[in-house]
Amino acid sequence: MESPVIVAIDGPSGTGKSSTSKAVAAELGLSYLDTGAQYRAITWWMLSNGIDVEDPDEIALAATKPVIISGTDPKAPTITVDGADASAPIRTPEVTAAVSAVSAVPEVRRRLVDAQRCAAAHAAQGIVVEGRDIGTTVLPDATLKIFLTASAEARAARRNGELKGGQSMAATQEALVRRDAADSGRKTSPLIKADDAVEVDTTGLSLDQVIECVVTLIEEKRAVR
Ligand SMILES: Nc1ncnc2c1ncn2[C@@H]1O[C@H](COP(=O)(O)OP(=O)(O)OP(=O)(O)O)[C@@H](O)[C@H]1O
Ligand SMILES: Nc1ccn([C@@H]2O[C@H](COP(=O)(O)O)[C@@H](O)[C@H]2O)c(=O)n1
Repeated sequence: MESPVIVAIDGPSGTGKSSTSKAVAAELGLSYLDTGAQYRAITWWMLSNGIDVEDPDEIALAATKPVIISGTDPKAPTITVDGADASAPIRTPEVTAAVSAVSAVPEVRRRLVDAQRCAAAHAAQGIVVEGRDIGTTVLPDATLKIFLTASAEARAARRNGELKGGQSMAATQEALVRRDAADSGRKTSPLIKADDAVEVDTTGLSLDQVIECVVTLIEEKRAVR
């Protein structure tokens, strides 16, 4: 029997990782895991429980306390923290502003990486896992690794489309670039392209074109296995 296909999709913020990964997984009948949602969930728990998110020691001590469960259906992904639906609160500006500091703490990464590997190992048909360190650290033996990029201008325009004019394009771009710099600059599992990842610059591509490109890359890998 053919072994399950494991796809790692990494890249900076706003490059289209979530939209692409969900659509590709749904089209190919694979599971889907949003690891960014897990880092957001633990950050939300820290903020809600009075943990000082500027203090790595305090974060490390609390890192294993929340129970975080991700649902892996690409058509209806879910995330709960201690049994409560966290899908909305993890997307607030407060969580977005704090998540890079929390995710830089090795104890946080250790527990989430274990959970991510476990989800991949249990995906019977295969899985698309998206994040920042999937190809380099979480699943170094993935069948296919993709690194999505896009210009900062394109990414800010996409995000502003979602935020419906809540902040200026310049402020959105500055926040994206600052978060990428923090994620790329941390010591443990920084955001970086794996040597064997295929880089796809999505700046001039529609979402449908990116999805088609990734599906084709997966089919090509499957054909030679
Ligand atoms: N190729 C594309 N062309 C135009 N818009 C796109 C494209 N890819 C994604 N988008 C839009 O850009 C926004 C950001 O996409 P998405 O959330 O998938 O990015 P991401 O890389 O997962 O971001 P983050 O890392 O911040 O979670 C969404 O509104 C999405 O619909
Ligand atoms: N594998 C990962 C995934 C995410 N992070 C951190 O979480 C933040 C939020 O991610 P989104 O994809 O939801 O924007 C991100 O900025 C990283 O700090 C990570 O460290 N590793």
